[in-house]
Amino acid sequence: MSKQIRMNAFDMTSAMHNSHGLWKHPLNVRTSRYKDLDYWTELAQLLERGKFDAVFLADVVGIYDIYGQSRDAAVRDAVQVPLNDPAFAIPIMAQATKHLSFALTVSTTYEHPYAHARRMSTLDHLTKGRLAWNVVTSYLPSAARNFGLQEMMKHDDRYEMADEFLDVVYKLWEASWEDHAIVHDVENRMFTDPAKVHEINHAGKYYRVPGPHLSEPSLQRTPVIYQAGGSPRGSDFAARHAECIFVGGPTPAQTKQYIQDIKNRAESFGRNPDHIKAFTFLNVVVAETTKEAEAKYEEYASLWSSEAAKAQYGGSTGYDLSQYSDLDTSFEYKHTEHGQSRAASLTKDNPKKLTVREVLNGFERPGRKMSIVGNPQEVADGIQSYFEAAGVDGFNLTHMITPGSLIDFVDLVVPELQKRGVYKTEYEPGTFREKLFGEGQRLLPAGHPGANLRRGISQDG
Ligand SMILES: Cc1cc2nc3c(=O)[nH]c(=O)nc-3n(C[C@H](O)[C@H](O)[C@H](O)COP(=O)(O)O)c2cc1C
Repeated sequence: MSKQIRMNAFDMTSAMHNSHGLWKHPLNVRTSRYKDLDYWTELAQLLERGKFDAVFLADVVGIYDIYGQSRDAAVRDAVQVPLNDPAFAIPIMAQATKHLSFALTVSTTYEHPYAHARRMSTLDHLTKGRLAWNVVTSYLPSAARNFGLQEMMKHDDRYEMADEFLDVVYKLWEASWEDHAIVHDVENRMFTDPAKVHEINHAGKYYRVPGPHLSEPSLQRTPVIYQAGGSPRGSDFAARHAECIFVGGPTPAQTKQYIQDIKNRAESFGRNPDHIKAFTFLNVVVAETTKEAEAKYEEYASLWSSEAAKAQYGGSTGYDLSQYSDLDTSFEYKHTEHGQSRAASLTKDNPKKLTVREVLNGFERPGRKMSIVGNPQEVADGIQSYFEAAGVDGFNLTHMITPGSLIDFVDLVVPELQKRGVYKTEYEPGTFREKLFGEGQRLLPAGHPGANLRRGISQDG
């Protein structure tokens, strides 16, 4: 059987995610319905019908206020605000589906590991092991201010803190409760055997957590770890912890190189590189004919907001594009404490040196680089050729409008990929980790830092 293309739907529990300005489209019903339970259950059922692996819920905990040193552009165009807490949509989507998995984004900088571990165990219980955690360290200074910090922690320090955060939660998930700690022994009047529940006694630079963990172990214990670090420090973090990485290079060849780099780093940390799946960004505008798809793309482009796109770019990279007026100078890399890899891909990692004019022009329309516009066969060709050239395991599919873009994908592209034998027609059984890595892989694999902390646990539980 050919290698199967994996698919996440990239979304957010917000009025708008990344299709800047498209709140104006009359069929973009998410703008009002993202607050409704029905919106999320219908979306989950649609994705399960299209055999998506997971819905990936992004999250930020601040407002994008770098562009023009103001929050106005972001607020005016609903750039990831208004935004609800993503965790609450998960149990209701789980109830409406059987196999779809759920990746929840949570920041290590602004949550506490003790509370976070319980929240994730709860969700892994309620979804019967269909949970992943997208670990982020957060790039918005406005988040730092609202969590009481004078200024945002430095980029690399956030990752250092995140390493310790993961250490704490691994101990809570993997080393606190042994298998069979709950005995439910009425005769001996013992629900849980206290000898099988352990303190973790974590005392580090950032956290002191004696334990034990409050929840009993869930099916996966540690949820599947997603991560998207791309800077040297972020790549080290991803290589140490991630089971699914998100990489995006300016070309498929560059993406392939990024993946190899993270896999090499993982190997140097004692991990098996095959325990990492790589995903990249994908946007699709599809219709029955090329002409209709192009017309649809033009309609979306006419509603695009370049100000909103620049606002999102400003927050995630720290580059205020309103300050760049000398259009014929080259657009240079500069160090910031925000996310670093996206800035690098338009500067030092780009195969060609770009001028300020070229960069600014790129914000004027929805990008075509990772967007495939065409009929179902053309889109499937584009997906397959990127899949092969970049050596990715799958894609993070974004949308122009929801649920419309996803309905189009499920109805038109999925059957074409299935016909070509490169997309599943049935789900694998088991937890999310088993669906990704195979039968029996319910828990973190040997060599993973979380597995190395394990106590009193066996794969068959
Ligand atoms: C597919 C993808 C999804 C991401 N989702 C989020 C998110 O939901 N919240 C967030 O704060 N950062 C998110 N990020 C940003 C990353 O966590 C990271 O900060 C960024 O890729 C820059 O890498 P660096 O931190 O190594 O510089 C995402 C990045 C990618 C590529």
